[in-house]
Parts: sequence; C-alpha cells; structure tokens
Amino acid sequence: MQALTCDWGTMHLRADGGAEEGTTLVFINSLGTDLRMWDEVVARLPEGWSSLRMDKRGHGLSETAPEGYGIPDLAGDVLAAMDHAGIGRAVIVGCSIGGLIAQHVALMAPERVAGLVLSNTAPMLGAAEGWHARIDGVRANGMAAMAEGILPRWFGPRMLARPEAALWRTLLARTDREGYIATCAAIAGTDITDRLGEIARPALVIGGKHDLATPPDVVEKLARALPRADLVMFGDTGHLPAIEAPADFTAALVTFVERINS
Ligand SMILES: O=C(O)CC1=CCC(=O)O1
Repeated sequence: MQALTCDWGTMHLRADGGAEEGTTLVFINSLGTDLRMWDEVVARLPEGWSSLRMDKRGHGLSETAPEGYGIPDLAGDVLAAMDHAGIGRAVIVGCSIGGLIAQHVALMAPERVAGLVLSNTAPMLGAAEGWHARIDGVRANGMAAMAEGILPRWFGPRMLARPEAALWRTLLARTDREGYIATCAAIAGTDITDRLGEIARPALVIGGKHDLATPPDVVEKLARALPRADLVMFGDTGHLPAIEAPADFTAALVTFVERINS
C-alpha cells in the first residue's frame, strides 16, 4: 500500500511485481469500485510484469475531493501516480470511466503510453441527463438504495447469480456519496468523440454481449474510431469482465501486450 499526497487529498496506490525492465501495466478502476477489481487479473500476469493500481478520488481508500473536477484531472492523477512510482511509460488498462481516463492520458501524454486496453468504455459514457438523474437519486436516497438497481448494469446474468455479486454491491453501497456524485458529474461533462483520431497508440478494445452500460455497438464504434484498435467481444460478460471472467480478460490482455512488445 502506498499513499500519495495530492493537492486534493491523499491517493491510495498499490504496486505489484517490480522487475526493472519488464512490462508495466497501469490499471484504472470503474465508477463505484476500487483497485480490488483487478486482483484476479494482476494475480494472473506473467512473471516479471509489474503493475500499478490506484483508487480514484472518493473511491476505495483515497480521500474525497470537492466536486468540480473533470476527467482530465483524473488523468492527471494517473500521471502523478506513475511519476510517484517511477514509471515513465506503461500499458494503460482502464475499465468504463477508467477507460475514459485512459483515453485522456493518451491525449495528454502519448509518450507515457505504450498501448491502451480499453475495457467496456467509450469517449462519452451515456447522456448527461442520465448522470444528472443518477446524482439526484443518490442525493435523495443514498448509495445503498441505488446499488441494487446499478448492479445489473455491472454484471451479466452469470455473475449476478454468484454470491460474489453481493460483495461488489456492498462495496458500491459503501462508496463515499460525495465522491461518487463528483465522479458522476465528471463523466456527465465529457465527450471526446471528435478527438479519437488523435489517439495513435495501439489499443485493445474489450466489450461484453451482456453489457447494459456500454453495449456492444458502443464499444464496436470506439474500436472503429481509433486508428489502431483490435476488438475482443466476450459472449458471457457484462460491464466488468476483469471481475466476471478474469482468466479470459488476462489472456486477451497478455496476447495484446506481447504483440505490441514484439
Ligand atoms: O454504474 C454504471 O452505470 C456503470 C459505469 C458507468 C461508468 C462506470 O465507470 O461504470
């Protein structure tokens, strides 16, 4: 566990592995989860690879920042975490808002990005009105009341039937309300569709047939708009394949990274 003091508060980081010259991956979490969402992926990485994970503002063990920041600020946090860990360049892996942040990192600092793994994401994550309605719902009812309705957007039917789904619902229900609201507001104000052509790094775009938050057509559109992207569409997962099918997710990631490394 590491703590990085930022101008908005303290950010929780975790570094694993640590080979001097090996492949380095930086993982960025989705909304309402924390860095544990990558546990089963990191555990499967090839020997010699290293990784850095972090909890966004208002998530996991990181402190909450006042509302008013945007996705570029969250991308700045990723770059600050990389600086802190001494990582010059890495493959950036992001899920959902994490993928949106990863796209921003690639626009802001392409020299720091060896490749992108964009899981279940898009340049705009749904209409702003939907996010404002969610913010209103959280303000009125709290996180626990919202969590039950959000879970089917996270997981496909197979994962929803597993007892572990309840653990992720608990994590969501316990997410700091103000941190969650501020992050929803950051998503609501973001659309970089017009800039996708500028992202010249090789990318692997991952989707899931049961994803209700970024459905297959949205993810396919992202893959088509990026200059150098491959697409993998899982048949049995929803929005969070790193949790639902970590072995398949890791296999796709490793195949991609080995190809861009060769
Ligand atoms: O909570 C959801 O609806 C799913 C989601 C949207 C952005 C994100 O990171 O997760």
